Amino acid sequence: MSNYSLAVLALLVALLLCLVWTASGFAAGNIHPIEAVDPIALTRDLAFATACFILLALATFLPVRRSIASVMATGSGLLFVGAWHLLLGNFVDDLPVSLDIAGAFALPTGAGLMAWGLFQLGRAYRLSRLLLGSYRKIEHSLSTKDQLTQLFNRRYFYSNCPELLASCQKHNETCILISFLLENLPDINREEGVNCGDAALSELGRVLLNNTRHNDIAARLGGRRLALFLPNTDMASARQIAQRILSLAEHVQVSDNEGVRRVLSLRIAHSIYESKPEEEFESLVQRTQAALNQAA
Ligand SMILES: Nc1nc2c(ncn2[C@@H]2O[C@H](COP(=O)(O)OP(=O)(O)OP(=O)(O)O)[C@@H](O)[C@H]2O)c(=O)[nH]1
Repeated sequence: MSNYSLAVLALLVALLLCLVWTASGFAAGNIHPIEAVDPIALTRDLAFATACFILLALATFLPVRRSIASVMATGSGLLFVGAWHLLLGNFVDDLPVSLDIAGAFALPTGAGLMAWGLFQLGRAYRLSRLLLGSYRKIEHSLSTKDQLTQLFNRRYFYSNCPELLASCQKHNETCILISFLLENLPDINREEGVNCGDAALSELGRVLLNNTRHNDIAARLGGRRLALFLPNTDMASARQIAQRILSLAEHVQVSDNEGVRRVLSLRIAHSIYESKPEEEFESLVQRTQAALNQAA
């Protein structure tokens, strides 16, 4: 049964119950003459019953998990029945004891169930916020990062670096682009297996990430081409960074297909270029890549 049909059924059951309640009240109790009805108490009880009915309608149609919706629908249904009982008391005296007991039981039980339902709703809301947050993080990571190396991907690199370069140029700062090519990756793949090749790439990525600042952009631009964009950096510091990365990545430890740890020697070609004033980012990339191709 769909949630919508359940909600309609719950409302119908509540209305039917009130009808039976009213009929048995009028049949068994003492009906007041109309002038004995207190208009203030009647208005108050009518307002309370209407509010409970609106609550019931809202609770039954609430687009939440069925278990929560049914607790809230039962709670607000009981509140409505209790409020109806109070309303009936304005017209009829000496209601049957069973109705009085049921009416007195309906209000606190309904309020308790509503409170429990609201508590569950709050928990579900917090959980869904948490899940949504982690989905967004995963989505962001998948769209901006290379999953093997955890470096930024090509798209992120080309969409963010030009802006960073322009902003540095505006403040007369120079930027550096270092390109790396893992020359012997095809040899590693062939001799040690593709898993070792993957591990070599991911180790090189790790070295890059561990040796960059927060606002540097380390990215994987191709199968075995990595790049490091360093905003507001001079050539001397860039050379030191490149040298540190090359020496740390010269020998890396990886696991082969059988899970045995082994040391791989990485042959890495690199090129470093400094941005010129007013130079486009594309031109800086071309100069660096051309030099890298010559070095390889
Ligand atoms: N294990 C592993 N090897 C890779 C991967 N990507 C590329 N390679 C190896 O690197 C070789 C070159 O791959 P390309 O994608 O052409 O590399 P590139 O960065 O564009 O560099 P070029 O050699 O200039 O084309 C491939 O033939 C593979 O042997 C990878 O994700 N894992």
